[in-house]
Amino acid sequence: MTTRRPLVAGNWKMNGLKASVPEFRRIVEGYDAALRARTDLMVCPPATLLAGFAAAEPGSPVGLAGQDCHPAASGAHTGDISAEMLADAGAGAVIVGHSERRADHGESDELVRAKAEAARRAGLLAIICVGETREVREAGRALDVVRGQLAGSVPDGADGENTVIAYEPVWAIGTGLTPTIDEIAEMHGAMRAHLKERFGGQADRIRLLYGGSVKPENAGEILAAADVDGALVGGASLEATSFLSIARAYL
Ligand SMILES: O=C(CO)COP(=O)(O)O
Repeated sequence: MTTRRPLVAGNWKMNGLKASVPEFRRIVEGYDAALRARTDLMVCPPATLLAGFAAAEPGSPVGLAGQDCHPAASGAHTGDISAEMLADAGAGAVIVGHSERRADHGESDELVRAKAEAARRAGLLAIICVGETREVREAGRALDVVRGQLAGSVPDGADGENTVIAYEPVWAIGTGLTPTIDEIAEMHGAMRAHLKERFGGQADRIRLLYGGSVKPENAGEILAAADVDGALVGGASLEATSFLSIARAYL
């Protein structure tokens, strides 16, 4: 049986200023030997803070990630940031296809796939997000829609080294609502089965994170669910205390 090392990643979204460096330091300090033995930990701050966080804690075992990247390495794309630039700033990973980007910027599966390919080109781990809306879940189409997003967004050649998938039901993000543990396990099982059809045994090495209202109070139950290999945490990752206490569910 394949053992997948868990990953707890904090997506800070559009939050954080230079004054957040001490909070990042508290996360690094709290990532003690016991936690390091059990789980990877990663912070995804706004791009403006990546280099500052990297400089504040050189060689830190807490990974850094961007929240988006452009498919191209450089060029005339005002306001965009490439995967190569994120890597240069100290990131080892990048989130692509978050539902807020799919909604706010009309990102398609095809574009998300191109971004995931750009991440690989730059040597970054791609954290590819998928997840259904409330309407889709109520219509009983969540599994089909997420399978479709995976088919469209995950590039050929995805493996456990270059790809993490985050299942984030849109209706659970920032709402305090979560699917039941059975629903999470059902979705993660379906995602694993879908990836196996396409990538064979390699699918057993791809980590599947759950995201959407993960808090210290529900982390233990969610992270113990079948085929859940970690969490992508939003609001609760902004404070070291709550973020670390979610990761401590692995102790
Ligand atoms: O979107 C999320 C992480 O990417 C989840 O956000 P919340 O944890 O705030 O619900």
